[in-house]
Amino acid sequence: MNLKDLKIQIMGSGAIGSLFGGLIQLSGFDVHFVARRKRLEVLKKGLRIRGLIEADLDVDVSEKPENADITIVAVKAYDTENAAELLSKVDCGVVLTIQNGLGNVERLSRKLKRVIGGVTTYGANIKDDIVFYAGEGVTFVGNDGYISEDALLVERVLKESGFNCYAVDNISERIWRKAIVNAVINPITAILKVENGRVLDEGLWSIAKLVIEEGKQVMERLGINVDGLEEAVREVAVKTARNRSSMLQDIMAGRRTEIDYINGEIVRLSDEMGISACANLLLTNLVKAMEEK
Ligand SMILES: NC(=O)C1=CN([C@@H]2O[C@H](COP(=O)(O)OP(=O)(O)OC[C@H]3O[C@@H](n4cnc5c(N)ncnc54)[C@H](O)[C@@H]3O)[C@@H](O)[C@H]2O)C=CC1
Ligand SMILES: CC(C)(CO)C(=O)C(=O)O
Repeated sequence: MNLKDLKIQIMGSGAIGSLFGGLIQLSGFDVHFVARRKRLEVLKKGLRIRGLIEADLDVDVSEKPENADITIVAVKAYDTENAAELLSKVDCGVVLTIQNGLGNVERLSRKLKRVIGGVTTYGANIKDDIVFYAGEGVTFVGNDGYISEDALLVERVLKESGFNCYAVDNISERIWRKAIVNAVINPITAILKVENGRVLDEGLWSIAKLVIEEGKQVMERLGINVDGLEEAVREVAVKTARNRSSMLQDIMAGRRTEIDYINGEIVRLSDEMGISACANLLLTNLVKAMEEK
């Protein structure tokens, strides 16, 4: 089968899903977008992308998923189980999650076959129904311990679509490392309503180190490499110093955050392991209190 004969599906056509689907469609693939509520009505009129590129596309969109060769899951972490249930009703092919947070691969794998993990640093947000392509990044896709044919296929499709994409054999380590970055930057910036760079302030960085240390303990119990973790967090804080984190944006917009699947998941796993995670627990409960406001 020719690569371009593959049907690609986007499960959750919000900011990052629409960006991925739009770029994949622009490169000539057949893409089906799954959306709901207002986003469904918007996409029925077309997908508009601005920022690093300008594109206006007519797209094939529906509320329910369809059969596909590759399905990219781009719902928020708290919608993963529901998305998995809907996808289990069709032949969704290879399932790639590009979500943030912990446990998405596991939750998808309970209902779906051929699930591969993914982590992306591409950036997009939606304003006035337009997808703003904010930043180019890198996307890693794969499994643990080996590089699967499915991961290589997804890598080919994303590279063909212009993405910096690499199939890897240590995707859990990469998902966890991003999760620790998010566990530090997202709640602190959301609570203080500050840009990412502020976490480097002396007092806040002392909190960051507690969060990282607690995350490290869980990762080590899971056999995941922790080398260079503090440096990785610091590097992202420097590189995205003027950004407003996604969690701050969610809080400012009155939206639910993914705290339960970032710091909250570290707390849950720590409890299971009998180790304390006080800093992560404090940040989790503070953000949840803000959500309930
Ligand atoms: N926006 C970004 O730049 C990046 C986002 N991520 C992660 O990707 C995930 C998605 O993030 P965003 O695109 O920003 O969120 P979003 O809220 O813009 O998009 C998620 C979309 O999924 C839809 N959805 C959820 N359940 C659905 C269902 N059952 N049927 C149809 N549509 C459904 C929602 O209605 C929403 O439109 C999150 O885990 C986020 O942390 C990761 C890297 C970058
Ligand atoms: C890396 C970081 C913190 C960039 O803002 C991010 O992924 C987010 O905001 O969710």
